[in-house]
Amino acid sequence: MADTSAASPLGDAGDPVAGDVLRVRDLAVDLGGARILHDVSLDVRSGEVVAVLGTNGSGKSTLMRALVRAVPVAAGQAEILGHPLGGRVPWHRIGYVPQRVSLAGGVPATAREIVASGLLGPRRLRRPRDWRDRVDQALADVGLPGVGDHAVTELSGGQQQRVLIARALVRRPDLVLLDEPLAGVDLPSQVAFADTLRALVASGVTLVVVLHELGPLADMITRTVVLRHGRVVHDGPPLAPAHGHDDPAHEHLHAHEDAVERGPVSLGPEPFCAEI
Ligand SMILES: Nc1ncnc2c1ncn2[C@@H]1O[C@H](COP(=O)(O)OP(=O)(O)OP(=O)(O)O)[C@@H](O)[C@H]1O
Repeated sequence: MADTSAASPLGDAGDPVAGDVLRVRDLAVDLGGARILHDVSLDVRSGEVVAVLGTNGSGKSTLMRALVRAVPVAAGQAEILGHPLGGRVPWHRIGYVPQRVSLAGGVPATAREIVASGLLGPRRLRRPRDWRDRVDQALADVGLPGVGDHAVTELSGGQQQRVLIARALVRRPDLVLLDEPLAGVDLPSQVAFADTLRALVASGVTLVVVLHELGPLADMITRTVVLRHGRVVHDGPPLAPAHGHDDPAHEHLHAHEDAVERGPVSLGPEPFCAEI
């Protein structure tokens, strides 16, 4: 269990695994001289599966990047696992998979080496004894059994994405932040990946997932947060398909203006298109 003795600017976080895993208050991020996130507040409790939705450029990736300190916070506060963002956060208990990036550049490495690097950290410079079994299991969990010896340059973009997801999962994290994990992944692999996430959630892992389409993850999502122009415009139960959107032929990727224009945050079930 994490040391929660540090004073919390957001109040008593209590047991971080039994309670809030993530607490965000009035978070603002500036990039390129512009405010990208405005007053974002969000609590994620242990065991939740939170989908972060929103149109292109609404700030979803920026929020995730701010939470892992990849971009600076201009205002507001955030806590992960009971600790303010900073060196005391137990980063080894957090798995983060950025939006699709290519692994093709740089030093050639095998998929196994990439995944094994997830077992290392500033305070853990040696791989555990069972590293090879853990790495191979993580690769199997993302639908890539047997590719451990392949150079990542030989893998497709979607397979590279799954190698990065395996790298996050091999840490056996308590909190997993995934930025568009389904992008570029074929449907059978999405289904296999959803099964892996379901098993993780059953074991107590908390998920925050940026998505454009809910896909095979739809039935496991417990809450949706919708961003628009860098602000939270919906934070509540999973979005129900709006009128006509449960038609399998409907594939629009948009928030319904009548729902998002009503106010900054709506807590009730809203008639959003589930495929924002
Ligand atoms: N490094 C940067 N410098 C300046 N502006 C940036 C930077 N990174 C992102 N932005 C801008 O911030 C806004 C939000 O981008 P972000 O990638 O967070 O959106 P998103 O909701 O994840 O979009 P998408 O669904 O397309 O991935 C966009 O207008 C983007 O152009």
